[in-house]
Amino acid sequence: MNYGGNRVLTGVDLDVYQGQIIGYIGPNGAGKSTTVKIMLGLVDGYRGSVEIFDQDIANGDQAYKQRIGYVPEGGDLYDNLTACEYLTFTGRLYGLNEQEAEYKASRLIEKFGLEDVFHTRISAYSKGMKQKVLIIASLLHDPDIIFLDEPLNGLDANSVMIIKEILSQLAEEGKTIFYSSHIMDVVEKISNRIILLADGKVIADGSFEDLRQKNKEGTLEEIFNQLTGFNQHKQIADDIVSIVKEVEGDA
Ligand SMILES: Nc1ncnc2c1ncn2[C@@H]1O[C@H](COP(=O)(O)OP(=O)(O)OP(=O)(O)O)[C@@H](O)[C@H]1O
Repeated sequence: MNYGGNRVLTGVDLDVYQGQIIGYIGPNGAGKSTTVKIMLGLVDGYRGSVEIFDQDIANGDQAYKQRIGYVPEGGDLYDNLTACEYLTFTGRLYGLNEQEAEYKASRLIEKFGLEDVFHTRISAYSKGMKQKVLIIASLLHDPDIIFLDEPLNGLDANSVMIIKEILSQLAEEGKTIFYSSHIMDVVEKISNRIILLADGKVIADGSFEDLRQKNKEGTLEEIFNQLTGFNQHKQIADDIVSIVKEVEGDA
């Protein structure tokens, strides 16, 4: 994939199977969101091929998109709509009829404790409330593949437990989950396969146990640091603190 001549994905060759929860991790700028956007058909101009549900997504048939759910990172919602309007609208885009979408949305909203604001404009929601709406929007049409980009942003600890449980139940039912996040302990716990992308290439791919055996390190965070060759956090932090403390007249 090239952005204005800048190659960002150079070595991504993956087979993903139904029922997997894939933790997709990598340093900032590694190309995670770009991979997801290619699979969602949101960017083109890439080289290579992507098959979803056994079909090349470049074949012009957009039907596969109705079987996909997506929680974009920091996703923008139409703030002037109420949750009811927004969810009914997105449900319809995904092929539900209006009554079905509204009824299902109202029940899911209630489960997330937002029933009192179902008819309130989203602009009045807190960050976590907006995130719940995005998650509901991604699930409303019972998709077979779900892409989640930092889905726990802004959620409280109780909601995090619910989402983790939902993801594991959906995977058990055969849904495929592509989970991109920088929160290593969550990725470590929920994923049955972890893919580490660095500089546009896959540099590790396996279960957490596989990665641990190969790298002889304890936590996923430590494995991540090791595989990406990073060991300067202390030095960088020291430098930053000393710059922050500089004030005019010190020099
Ligand atoms: N629309 C764009 N135009 C130009 N370059 C882009 C664009 N989107 C992404 N890039 C570049 O592509 C590279 C990969 O970006 P991408 O957003 O896929 O990374 P990421 O792994 O998701 O990063 P992060 O963890 O910070 O979200 C970066 O170098 C970025 O600057």
